[in-house]
Amino acid sequence: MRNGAATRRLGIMGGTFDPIHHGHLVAASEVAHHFRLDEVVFVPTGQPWQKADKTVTAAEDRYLMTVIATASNPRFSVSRVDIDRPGPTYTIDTLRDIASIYGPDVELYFITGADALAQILSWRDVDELFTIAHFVGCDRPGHALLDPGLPEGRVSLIEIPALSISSTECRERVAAGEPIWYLVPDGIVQYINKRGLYRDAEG
Ligand SMILES: Nc1ncnc2c1ncn2[C@@H]1O[C@H](COP(=O)(O)OP(=O)(O)OP(=O)(O)O)[C@@H](O)[C@H]1O
Ligand SMILES: O=C(O)c1ccc[n+]([C@@H]2O[C@H](COP(=O)([O-])O)[C@@H](O)[C@H]2O)c1
Repeated sequence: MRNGAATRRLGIMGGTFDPIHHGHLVAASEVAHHFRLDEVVFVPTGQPWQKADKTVTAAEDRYLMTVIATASNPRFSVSRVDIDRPGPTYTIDTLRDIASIYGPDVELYFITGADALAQILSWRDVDELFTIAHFVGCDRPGHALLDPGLPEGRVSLIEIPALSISSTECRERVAAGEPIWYLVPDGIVQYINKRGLYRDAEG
């Protein structure tokens, strides 16, 4: 608390969002409710270095899909910090950029699924990450929700209504001519059709 200003609680939902789906949206909504967050900022990755062996859709398409999917929720917003920063995307840079944009009177909560949390010790500057944000791991079908040895008090594991949806499955379904209605928001189905995305997806 500074000068009487109330501390705001800000969630950060980082992801490649290729495409964004209801698993992402439910995770953000559940964490927002659980921690009484004032806002959740969705941050599409620029160049996700741990997916360097995969083809990733153009950042502007992933950004626009994230805007479309979150537009109806007044507490959700989207940031371009990762897609506008050149080079590989590291969460340490995401957190520093968001902290400098939102100023000192915010507490940061970085939201991940169980699979991402399990990998976190391999992320750049992992020790510093925990000094900037609290980390929240959400369970996800097919991935055990385990604490891989993270600093006490800086990570919370929460159970959310399980949605067995992945971006990989959405891409594969589009490539196979199968529907993705209700796995993703309606506007995302329409955007994918309009732009002809994922028709030759490799998965
Ligand atoms: N169904 C889900 N339930 C809970 N968390 C999820 C779910 N899907 C993705 N997440 C989490 O959302 C974040 C962003 O995920 P990402 O954009 O890589 O989606 P993905 O579905 O895992 O994609 P892909 O299948 O291409 O790897 C990660 O922290 C991931 O663990
Ligand atoms: O900082 C890192 O080294 C790092 C390594 C892998 C993933 N991340 C972040 O984790 C979030 C989910 O990533 P992904 O690849 O599962 O979409 C996203 O915000 C990434 O930038 C971060």
